[in-house]
Amino acid sequence: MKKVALVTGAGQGIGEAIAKRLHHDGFAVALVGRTLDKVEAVAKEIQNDHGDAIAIQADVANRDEVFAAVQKASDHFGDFNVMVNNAGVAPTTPIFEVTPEILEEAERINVGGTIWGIQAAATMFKKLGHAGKIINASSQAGMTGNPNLTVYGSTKFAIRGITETTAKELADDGITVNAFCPGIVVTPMMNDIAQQVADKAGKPFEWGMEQFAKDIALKRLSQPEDVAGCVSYLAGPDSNYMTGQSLLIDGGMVFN
Ligand SMILES: NC(=O)C1=CN([C@@H]2O[C@H](COP(=O)(O)OP(=O)(O)OC[C@H]3O[C@@H](n4cnc5c(N)ncnc54)[C@H](O)[C@@H]3O)[C@@H](O)[C@H]2O)C=CC1
Ligand SMILES: CC(=O)C(C)=O
Repeated sequence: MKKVALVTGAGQGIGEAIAKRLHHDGFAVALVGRTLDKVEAVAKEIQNDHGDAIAIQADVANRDEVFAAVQKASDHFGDFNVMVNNAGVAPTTPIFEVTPEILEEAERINVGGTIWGIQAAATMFKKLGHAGKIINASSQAGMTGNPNLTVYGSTKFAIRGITETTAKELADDGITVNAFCPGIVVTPMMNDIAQQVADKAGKPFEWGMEQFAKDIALKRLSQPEDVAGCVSYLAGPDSNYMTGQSLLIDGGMVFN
């Protein structure tokens, strides 16, 4: 019987790559997203590649919807083993442009979505009577301060703390909790950030991307598949005795 993984934000970018990689690793995959047609399209690609996949619509900021998505995945596939809390938003906010609304939305989705995902997954693992793995999306921006990303960075720092604390709480149940921290990855989210930073400075898009890419030792932007490789490791047996860790990936970023 295949192990079962659920990936949030699986309709594009890094989440899409993670879902496809876990399929290639032999998982049955539940793809969760706010926009059902996006995750249905990726699920269809996996099914056409002889994989087992279902698409589920859920807003990760809504605790009930996250629990319902985990239940649906478990009911559909008959088991539940890995939870990837990937979904997130990345507002670009110089400190003087932070508003209560921007702050609240990022916290609800990035921080709340991660907490509800951990709660729902751990509850299901215990209900099924076996261990499990929980993998959270932090960021290099959750390891060092990025100008213009105060709100976003604060949520990604928070996710590393949540990862460490819940790893300790859940260890006795055999549940591991780890985080992946991508660097600069070519996705719609990163492109949007670079464009906004460039626009605010009256510069072209390429200048905006350079503001983030200059610290990469290998001088190479990452692709979503690079990040999926790290998540593949965290979802697989080779990371069974690792918990509470945040893995920085992508080009050996060298922070000044
Ligand atoms: N792209 C990058 O350079 C980096 C991305 N990350 C993190 O990796 C994760 C994925 O990032 P990307 O693929 O670049 O983002 P993306 O914006 O391209 O894709 C994110 C997906 O999450 C979904 N989503 C957003 N809010 C949601 C909600 N409330 N409920 C359900 N789904 C929701 C979106 O619809 C989208 O499909 C995020 O957590 C991000 O913070 C971390 C470091 C770098
Ligand atoms: C989007 C993100 O996580 C960055 C710029 O590190």
